[in-house]
Amino acid sequence: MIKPESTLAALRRGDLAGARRLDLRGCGLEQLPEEVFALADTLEELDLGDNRLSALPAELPRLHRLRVIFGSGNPFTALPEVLGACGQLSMVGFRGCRIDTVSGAALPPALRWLILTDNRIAQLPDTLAERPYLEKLMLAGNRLAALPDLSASPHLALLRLAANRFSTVPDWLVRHPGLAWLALSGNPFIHRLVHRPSSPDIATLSPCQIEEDQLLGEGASGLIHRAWLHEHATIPARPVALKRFKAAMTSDGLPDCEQAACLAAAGHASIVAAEARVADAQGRTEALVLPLLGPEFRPLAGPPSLASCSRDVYVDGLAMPVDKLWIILSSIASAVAHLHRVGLMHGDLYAHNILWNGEDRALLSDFGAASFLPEEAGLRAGLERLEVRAFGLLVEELLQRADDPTDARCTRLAALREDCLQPEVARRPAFGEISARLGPASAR
Ligand SMILES: Nc1ncnc2c1ncn2[C@@H]1O[C@H](COP(=O)(O)OP(=O)(O)OP(=O)(O)O)[C@@H](O)[C@H]1O
Repeated sequence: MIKPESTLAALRRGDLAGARRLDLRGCGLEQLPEEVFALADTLEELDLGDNRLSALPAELPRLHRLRVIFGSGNPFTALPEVLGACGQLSMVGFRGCRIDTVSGAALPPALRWLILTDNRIAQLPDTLAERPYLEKLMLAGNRLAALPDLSASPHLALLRLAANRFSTVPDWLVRHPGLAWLALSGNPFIHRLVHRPSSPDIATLSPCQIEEDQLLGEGASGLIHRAWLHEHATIPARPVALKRFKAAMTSDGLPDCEQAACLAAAGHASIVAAEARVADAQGRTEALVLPLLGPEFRPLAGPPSLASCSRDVYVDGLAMPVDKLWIILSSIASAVAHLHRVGLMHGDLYAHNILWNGEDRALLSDFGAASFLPEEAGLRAGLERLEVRAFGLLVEELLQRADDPTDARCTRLAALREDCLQPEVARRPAFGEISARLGPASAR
């Protein structure tokens, strides 16, 4: 996309004829500029984020090629109904507005990806179930206590319900054959569990034991610094990573829920979780100490694109030796089995959250979408088996990239993939069984 500040002037001069994408973020707009309609025969992606819009014009469907629209950070109080009249529109992102009203008329027929994170929505229309392409539904940070029954939405794969008002899990969820990525933290039924004490093995440090060094990176949920940890006066300080969580809502949920999950997940060699917590004088967690990872650890894939929607994007032409992909899958299966044992689901089990050193270690990271599992055994087993589908898709993706598909181990992995992707959720194997079938990471 061309940068917004100059884009608006160029649009007004008529210089953007033929544009397929238009980025008008942060231009102070109170209404859609009329000149946008001059691009009607080409425009496919329109970003109107961070303006002062509270409505969209009735002529919007004149943009007959429009596939993607972002209206995030504008003072809309209703999802504009005119969106529903845009025949090609498949991706709608209105995050952080003040939306409390979503009518059935506002949902375009080709809707595939709907982002309504961080609004004030208490109810969604039942017609959401009549959007057959719906694949990704991001609703964290709203006021929802119920959802329309989406059990017959055949493509629904990713659902974010964190930080809402659910007092129970919608019962169709654990029967949905295609759902693989689910975030539930920060809801009343799960809230009490979020505050369960962290693993007793987690040390609590005082701020004076940590010496913060350079910034390593920033994610949606926090800032990561390199730091020196002074454990004992007699032992030299050692380098670690220090994560300070932000307060703001992410698309997956609340950072303090991520922090709680990061503490509870500790204790497995293939998981990037807290080694210790840094607490203030009142005992409140200020930051988490994580293992410091070297630059050799790279994500196994890139996150989904606008086109791939719920599926990761791999480097073109990637071909992996079967013994290496076996190491990755056995490490990750063992890591998720550990999470489920301690009462957590990851919720975002994707190749882009697996850090791989290219040799012998694969690490599961990012607890932003993690949820504590409810105690009720049937529900818990159902939720665990939704995550099994995510693993089945990972097996499928890696099998497609095996450098020798005739290797006998690929046949075993294909059988595992089929078991994990069974449409009947209850018949899928649990992660304990999957991990046993793959064996320890070192066994090839
Ligand atoms: N344990 C670590 N050791 C070394 N560097 C790290 C570590 N954790 C994170 N980083 C660096 O900080 C960056 C941000 O990490 P973080 O896990 O917060 O976010 P992310 O996964 O990149 O994005 P998001 O949370 O938005 O999905 C990473 O891209 C990486 O460069």
